[in-house]
Amino acid sequence: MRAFFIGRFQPYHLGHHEVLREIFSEVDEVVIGIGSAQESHTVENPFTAGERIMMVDRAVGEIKNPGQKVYIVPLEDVYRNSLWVSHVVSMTPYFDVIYSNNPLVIRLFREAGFEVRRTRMFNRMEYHGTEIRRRMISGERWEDLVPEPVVDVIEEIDGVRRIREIANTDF
Ligand SMILES: Nc1ncnc2c1ncn2[C@@H]1O[C@H](COP(=O)(O)OP(=O)(O)OP(=O)(O)O)[C@@H](O)[C@H]1O
Ligand SMILES: NC(=O)c1ccc[n+]([C@@H]2O[C@H](COP(=O)(O)O)[C@@H](O)[C@H]2O)c1
Repeated sequence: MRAFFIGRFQPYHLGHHEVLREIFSEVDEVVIGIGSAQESHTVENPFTAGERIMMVDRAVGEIKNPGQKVYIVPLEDVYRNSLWVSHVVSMTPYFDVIYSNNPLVIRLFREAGFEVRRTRMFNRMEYHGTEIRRRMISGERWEDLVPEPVVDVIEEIDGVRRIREIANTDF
């Protein structure tokens, strides 16, 4: 069975990691959508689709068996929600079931006739993209909230300096 899970992953954090660990315990293959792929270099969306692919690709090795398959697909937004599921389907390998906790994603896929399974939230106070980006900007410790390979990617791309410069607080 192949599942679909989408997020913006700005950045990929331990909440996403725990959700995907559960998904990999239930299915053989997962299609991971990198949502809002056109966005980068803003405080809300600092990282490019390519950078987010690197984060997800390196991190999922920790939570899946070698025999399990992951497809990582960047997905740009389309500014017409009624067409979005068709857009996703046209860009991804076939999948049987969606996992999500996002009300709009759940609604759109259910209306299109897909089976949708709700995901649990893990330590939402800290495993939260908005909180992690806030800590990066304010110089607080954020590294414990993401898988280690994600720390490496963010260091490689000098990501903290980028988000601080964008937020205009680095001086
Ligand atoms: N701590 C968490 N535990 C479980 N699921 C999570 C957690 N944080 C986010 N998710 C889920 O992961 C999916 C993708 O979320 P997303 O990439 O927007 O992360 P986020 O932490 O909500 O980021 P942001 O604060 O930037 O919106 C959503 O369905 C969201 O509900
Ligand atoms: N019309 C659209 O383009 C549309 C609709 C629903 C979700 N999405 C995207 O799906 C992703 C959902 O992930 P989040 O839970 O991280 O918000 C986002 O990137 C969001 O922009 C896009």
